[in-house]
Amino acid sequence: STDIVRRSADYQPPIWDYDYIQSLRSEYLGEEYTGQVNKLKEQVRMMLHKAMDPLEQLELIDTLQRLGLSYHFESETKRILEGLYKNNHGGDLWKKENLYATALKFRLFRKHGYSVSEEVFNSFTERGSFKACLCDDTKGMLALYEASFLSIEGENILEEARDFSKKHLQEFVKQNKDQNLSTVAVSHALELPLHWRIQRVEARWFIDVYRSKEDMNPTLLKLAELDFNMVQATHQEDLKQVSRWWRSTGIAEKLSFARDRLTESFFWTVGCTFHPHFGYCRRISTKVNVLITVLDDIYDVYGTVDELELFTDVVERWDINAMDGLPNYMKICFLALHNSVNEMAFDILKEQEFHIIRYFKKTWADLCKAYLLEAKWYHSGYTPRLQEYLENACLSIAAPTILLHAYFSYTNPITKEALDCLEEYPNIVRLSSMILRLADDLGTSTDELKRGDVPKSIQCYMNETGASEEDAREYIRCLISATWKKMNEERFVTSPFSETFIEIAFNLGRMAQCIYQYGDGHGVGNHETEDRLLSLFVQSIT
Ligand SMILES: CC1(C)[C@@H]2CC[C@@]1(C)[C@@H](OP(=O)([O-])OP(=O)([O-])[O-])C2
Ligand SMILES: [Mg+2]
Ligand SMILES: [Mg+2]
Ligand SMILES: [Mg+2]
Ligand SMILES: [Mg+2]
Ligand SMILES: [Mg+2]
Repeated sequence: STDIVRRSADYQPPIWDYDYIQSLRSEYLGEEYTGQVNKLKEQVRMMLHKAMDPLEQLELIDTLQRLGLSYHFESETKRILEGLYKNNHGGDLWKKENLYATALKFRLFRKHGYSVSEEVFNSFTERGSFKACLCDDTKGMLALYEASFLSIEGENILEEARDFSKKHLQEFVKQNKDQNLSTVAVSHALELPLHWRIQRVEARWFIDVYRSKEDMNPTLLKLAELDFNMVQATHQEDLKQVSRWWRSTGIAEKLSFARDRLTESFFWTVGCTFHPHFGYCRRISTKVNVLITVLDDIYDVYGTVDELELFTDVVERWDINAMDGLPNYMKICFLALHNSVNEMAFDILKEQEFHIIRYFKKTWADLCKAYLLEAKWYHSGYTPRLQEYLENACLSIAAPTILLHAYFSYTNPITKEALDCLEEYPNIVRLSSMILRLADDLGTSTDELKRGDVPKSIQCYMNETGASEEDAREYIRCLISATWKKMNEERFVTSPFSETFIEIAFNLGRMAQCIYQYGDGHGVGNHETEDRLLSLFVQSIT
């Protein structure tokens, strides 16, 4: 047969090798610090109980969230917000407060699912614009900017709030070159608003900022540092365990043309849920991510269309007796996928007597069909219109598959209602996929097109409208922002999904904006990603 010309993406080896991962250690593993952390948590609970002034309560809640500690105090937080919401929602107390307090309260209410109107900002506007005198209030501007990202579609006051605050905050940074605390905080927010940031990454950054604040509370700082290190120790055990599985599959060696990205695949799962009790969810999701990374490269880089047709058919049938016709590299990949997915299904069958193989089979078949369509478009030189591309690309980015596995890995009891809803790609999944896809295209499409891949959203938009690449990228960024507004609305829609699942879906979109913030942090890697991985999984806070 004629030699098949295989394209290569020339991917770099993994950032950390197996031995390095297995060498990770932490003195914070185990019970040694449990006594100290419980005492500190009790002191913080007292602070939450003693805080009587609404603004002090809100600031404490906000600080705990930024320090990555809020998961310890969910009931206290809920009690306080419930109380504030009941006794002054829509009341005249909104009017007496300054911009900072109003914006902080607005953001925290919406973040926790309390509906509050954008009109609470009316007293700061006149004839639809924010009062010019406000621009000297940097603290208020920053709070207004962060609050504006909790907006939903059609909220013009919040749209105006974002533009107004962004302009004045950029001005502030330009005027104040010296890196004092407030310029650092303002630049950080302008890079990526808090609402779009991953809590675990943000906590690591904020702990260092908080240490230098003049109103720093030593109890909060000590608890934040200790808790960060203890959570890091549990993450290290998760990573080591899933790294042992990954090595046992031998896929990285046998399919060396593909990306070998175990640590990054694990990082994605920590962004989705860093809670110590979600270790099984992280390990399952890491398996899904690292297998998807290889599968994606089989379709994007290595496989011929004929081979891809065969592979897609075998996945659709989910039948190991159908794999004889596959080339060896595909046999390895399919059987590893089949074994891993069936093992997850077995865990759930054993634990919950729920037989779910058909849900897994469908999501992996849908994913491979979406991959196959892109491969056919590429090999036939077809450029779809943006809408047509996105319909398929929100499946090929694999978010529905990732979220389905995440749902199964922590949900007990699994409900048929949620499953049937998940099967139809509900809004929350579709919107999370859209953000993941658009952020991924912004971060990876340059390299993908260099080595040959299907035209991505940027190129489809350019082809459809004649826009320049720069304008197309700006359009995609606006699309991400618009999608976030739709996603914010999902917080207020009754759905069969738990708050945890909604948060995981939000975090998958946030993870994409984090990984691709400085280019392709997953496939190519960069020092920002390496620094993040070191600070999250290797260096404890001393
Ligand atoms: C986890 C993922 C989001 C999924 C597998 C690796 C990714 C980082 C991304 O990889 P990429 O090659 O950019 O996907 P696509 O552009 O080929 O769909 C697709
Ligand atoms: Mg966040
Ligand atoms: Mg490799
Ligand atoms: Mg790809
Ligand atoms: Mg692809
Ligand atoms: Mg990509």
